[in-house]
Amino acid sequence: MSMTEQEARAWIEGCVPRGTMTGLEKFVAMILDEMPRQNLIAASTAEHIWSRHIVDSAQLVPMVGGGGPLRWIDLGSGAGFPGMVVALMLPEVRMTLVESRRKRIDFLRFMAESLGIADRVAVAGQRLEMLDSSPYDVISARAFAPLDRLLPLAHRFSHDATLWLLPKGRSAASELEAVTTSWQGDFRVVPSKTDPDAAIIVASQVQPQGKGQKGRR
Ligand SMILES: C[S@@+](CC[C@H](N)C(=O)[O-])C[C@H]1O[C@@H](n2cnc3c(N)ncnc32)[C@H](O)[C@@H]1O
Repeated sequence: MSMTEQEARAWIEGCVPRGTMTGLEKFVAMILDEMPRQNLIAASTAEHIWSRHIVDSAQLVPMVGGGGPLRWIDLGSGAGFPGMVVALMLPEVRMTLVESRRKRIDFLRFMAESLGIADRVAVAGQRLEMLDSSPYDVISARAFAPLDRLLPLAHRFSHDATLWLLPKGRSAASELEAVTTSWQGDFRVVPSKTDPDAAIIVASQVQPQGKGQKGRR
């Protein structure tokens, strides 16, 4: 069974300090307030925003392990899922949110300022294809592109130890199957906490088939 809103909030409250919860509440309020002006999340999911979007994003956080600073890039961030949620939860992360739609870019920048995290959240307001290559420790993408399109587009942002976190709904296994002849790496399908039918593709050492290890940058 899917998580209820109450369960979702309780799950988050159990894993973040009060100040972070306040930031997440403010983030939720800003998105709901913006909804009449732009369609940031499917209207049908607005009343389930904590389970469908906040926890669905936050569940990526324990997958990165604790420790030092991380360079993280979130592809096709939309309203900030999962990138802004992760940035609120992990102060050691330097987050780049890639988003191509003008209104969403402006809104992401406004939210980062309002939430007091603009010093470590950069909004790359352009198509991913136009962004200069740079290595990131974590690459996330939720509802952005199927794996066979995503990997060729995003591989130039990885290094040999990059962790890929790709929430995939119900299509995880079939998307993975579709890339087995063209890509190699350590790919795992992890069940989602928020939806029993959904899963997250967690990958590392991702390379085109037949290529050796890339150097660490
Ligand atoms: C379906 S939405 C998902 C948004 C968010 N990740 C989420 O899960 O709610 C996909 C987003 O990717 C953006 N997008 C699509 N193609 C893009 C590209 N080539 N470069 C940057 N952003 C892109 C769209 O504008 C849109 O906001």
